[in-house]
Amino acid sequence: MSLLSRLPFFGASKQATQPPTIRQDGPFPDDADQPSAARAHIARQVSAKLARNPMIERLGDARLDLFLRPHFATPAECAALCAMIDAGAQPSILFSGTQGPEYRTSHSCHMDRADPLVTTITERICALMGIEPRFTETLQGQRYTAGQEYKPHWDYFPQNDTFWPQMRDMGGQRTWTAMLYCNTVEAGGETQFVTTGLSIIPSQGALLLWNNMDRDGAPNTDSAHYARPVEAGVKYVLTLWFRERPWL
Ligand SMILES: O=C(O)CCC(=O)C(=O)O
Ligand SMILES: [Fe+2]
Repeated sequence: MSLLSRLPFFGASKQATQPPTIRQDGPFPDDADQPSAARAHIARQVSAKLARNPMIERLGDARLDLFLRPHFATPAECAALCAMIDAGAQPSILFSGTQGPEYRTSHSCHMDRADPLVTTITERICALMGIEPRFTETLQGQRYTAGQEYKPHWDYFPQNDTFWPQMRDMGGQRTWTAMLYCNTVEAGGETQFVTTGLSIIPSQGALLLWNNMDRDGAPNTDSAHYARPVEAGVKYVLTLWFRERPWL
């Protein structure tokens, strides 16, 4: 039996409340922009688990659950991941297609979920957070060269976007984001959080984790963030988005 299958759902401790029942068969609530008991539960469980981990630094405050785990992946793993991103890189498109091409000027790569290293990294992130791998989208790679950036945005789905009904039925709202810095950037490329002013300098192997929902399970506007333009060198990151229900 794998370690993950022995972990209780969301790594719940004895004191934790039972998770709300998660329906897998729909119809699913049209609650992208509403508070949600299920999403609030995920917020509490994951934050508590990360806060207990002595290897993890809490960067956020009451406005935003934000954590950093330095040296999460080895230099050899990071080098292999950068090579995979190079091999599969395509110009980035935005999910909603509602912003112009200058909004996200990096290259993206859908990582191969069947690749052993991609599986290892995905499962390691899930174990750290206490969420089962079936709740994750497939890891996505990004590569930014000098001058490339990703302007301020939220990772969650807006209720009024045309693609929300489809996303609602394919795992629902995005909850947490986990982002692995696969290299140390020569200059620039920081991840900046707009309202808290926090700025994270890319450092090889570090994993940044934040909750896109607030403590009530509604979208957290304080999770707005952007990738500053790379000034020198190249920046490689891997992003893993978690859904409120298993991702289909
Ligand atoms: O590259 C970064 O620092 C941020 C990337 C990001 O926000 C995203 O891919 O959603
Ligand atoms: Fe983002």
